[in-house]
Amino acid sequence: MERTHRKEEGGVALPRLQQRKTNSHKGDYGRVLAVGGSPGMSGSISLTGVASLRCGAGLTTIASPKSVQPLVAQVEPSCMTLALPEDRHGLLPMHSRDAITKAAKNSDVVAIGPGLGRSHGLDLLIQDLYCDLSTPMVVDADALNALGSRENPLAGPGGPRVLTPHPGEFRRLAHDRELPKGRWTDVAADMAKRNGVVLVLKGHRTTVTDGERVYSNETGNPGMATAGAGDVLTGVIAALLGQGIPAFEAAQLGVYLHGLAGDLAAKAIGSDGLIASDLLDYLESAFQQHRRRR
Ligand SMILES: NC(=O)C1=CN([C@@H]2O[C@H](COP(=O)(O)OP(=O)(O)OC[C@H]3O[C@@H](n4cnc5c(N)ncnc54)[C@H](OP(=O)(O)O)[C@@H]3O)[C@@H](O)[C@H]2O)[C@@H](O)CC1
Ligand SMILES: Nc1ncnc2c1ncn2[C@@H]1O[C@H](COP(=O)(O)OP(=O)(O)O)[C@@H](O)[C@H]1O
Repeated sequence: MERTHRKEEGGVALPRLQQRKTNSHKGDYGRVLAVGGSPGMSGSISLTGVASLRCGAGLTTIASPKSVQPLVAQVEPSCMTLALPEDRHGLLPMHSRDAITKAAKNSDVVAIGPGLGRSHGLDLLIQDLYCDLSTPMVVDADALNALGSRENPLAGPGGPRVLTPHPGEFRRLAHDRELPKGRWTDVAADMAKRNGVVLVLKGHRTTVTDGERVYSNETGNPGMATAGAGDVLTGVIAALLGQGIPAFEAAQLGVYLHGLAGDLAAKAIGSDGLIASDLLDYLESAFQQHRRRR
């Protein structure tokens, strides 16, 4: 397996960020569909949607259960919203599939999972979308838990997939609640290779692997151990995928820029009271700093 690090440490370079072309328009920078949210967790998918715009997505639509949509619509006027059918608990039912599929076909990338909640209907819906949609997808949070309920969680992806588990979600995906930390990277690389997906193992020193390559990220700090920081990462990677960067490179660059935004935020305002929405304010500076390095 090839291990990649930052160029200045002697390893393989991080992907470059292209400059925006003078005569370009929003359609050139990717349409992101962010699917998530449920009663009490509308903020998570809003963080994902806003992060995608802060990382250059041309258009972002946040799709959430219909009772949650008005809340999401108030967060950031630059995001479009889509109200989806919901069950009696306010969660997405299997019959929201057609509306999501239709919206996904008009999108360059789908980010799915933050704040979805858990139900049997959601398990079936997510498994179906994971296998059937050809649109590239970033799979996070409760969408990972839904896949974890399958016998073979990551089998049969319908298109490019980046999965972003934290350690709790990773253990559920691996069907091994006792999996020791020392084995996480090898198990993730094996899962990624067997299923043709990219896995992002989040935490201090996030690891990205497609089974052939392993990237260990060195940006980020404990100020990012705060609710919603991972929801922001989902939007960052989605935006990069939507701009045509291949899955492994989008995940690698996404975790690097997300951690760098966290480092810039911690430097400016401190790390004790850092909150996830602060990261949104430093993503642009992270992009600029990365561009200046080249
Ligand atoms: N504003 C909003 O709307 C927000 C909404 N959110 C939404 O909440 C939903 C539930 O997501 P969740 O991650 O809170 O719960 P869950 O999947 O049960 O994981 C907890 C388990 O994993 C473990 N664990 C986690 N990290 C670990 C680590 N680094 N290292 C080691 N262990 C670690 C942890 O371990 P423990 O803390 O017990 O040691 C526990 O066992 C989801 O939809 C999400 O999007 C949130 O994003 C917050 C903001
Ligand atoms: N101590 C740390 N050092 C570096 N990065 C961290 C640290 N703690 C958390 N992070 C980053 O913050 C994010 C947390 O994501 P996650 O656990 O999914 O939170 P949430 O579900 O609340 O959004 C991940 O990208 C992780 O890498």
